[in-house]
Amino acid sequence: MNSAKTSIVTDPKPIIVALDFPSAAPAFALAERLDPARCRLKVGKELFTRLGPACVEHLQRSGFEVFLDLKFHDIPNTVAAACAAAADLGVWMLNVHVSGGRAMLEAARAALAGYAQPPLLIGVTVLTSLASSDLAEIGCPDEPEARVLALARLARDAGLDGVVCSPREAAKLRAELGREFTLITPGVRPLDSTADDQRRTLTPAEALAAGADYLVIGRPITRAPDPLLALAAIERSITHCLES
Ligand SMILES: O=C(O)c1cc(=O)[nH]c(=O)n1[C@@H]1O[C@H](COP(=O)(O)O)[C@@H](O)[C@H]1O
Repeated sequence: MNSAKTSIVTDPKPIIVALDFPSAAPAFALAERLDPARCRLKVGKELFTRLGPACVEHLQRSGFEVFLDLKFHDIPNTVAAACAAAADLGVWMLNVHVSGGRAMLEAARAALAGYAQPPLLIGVTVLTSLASSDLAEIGCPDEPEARVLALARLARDAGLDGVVCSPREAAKLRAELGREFTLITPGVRPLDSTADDQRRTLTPAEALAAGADYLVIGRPITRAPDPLLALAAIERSITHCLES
């Protein structure tokens, strides 16, 4: 099982812990127990809306690279300005919805052009909480994989660094879009975890084997009785996927 062929992930820190908490105390308490050498952190809509940019700055001062997950989706001018604001915060990665369209994506790309070390600009394709029936209900007749692929191609053509997709589409995207295009997969569930509201999931090792570069993992770690034990178990489960 641990053959060289499975050494596919080039970043030694593929885990991004989603700090989805309602206040600073539990979020910062968990961050204090985590090691910036072993994982990155994601700040999303809940924590950012509660605490604002100060929470990102706090985590960065503690040595963490931060994925600011605000999924911008608006007219090009507004998204471009929001991306610049995120870059000014010094975040490692930010995301926008690919369904905002080419002009919006290109405006986001252009807004980051002047930065010496711009954040990775990532496009959200089809949320991992959506299944085929949900897509049909919002007027999309495609299966998730076809839709994800179409949106990922648009993201690549507009100059984005990569996309968020579910692990179930990672192999297809990796084959079609090449090694350099960054694939971030939430919807990751260890075998002993519940799916919660996620609909398109795989295990951490399966996601990496399918071609994911980064795994966004929230509740399986943050809601575990011992988050550090849960993280350590996930790390053990993916050791064979990492380049030595
Ligand atoms: O962009 C994201 O991070 C994201 C995109 C997506 O399609 N699905 C998705 O779950 N996410 C985020 O990834 C995290 C997953 O958390 P858990 O389901 O608790 O592991 C959440 O913070 C979501 O906001």
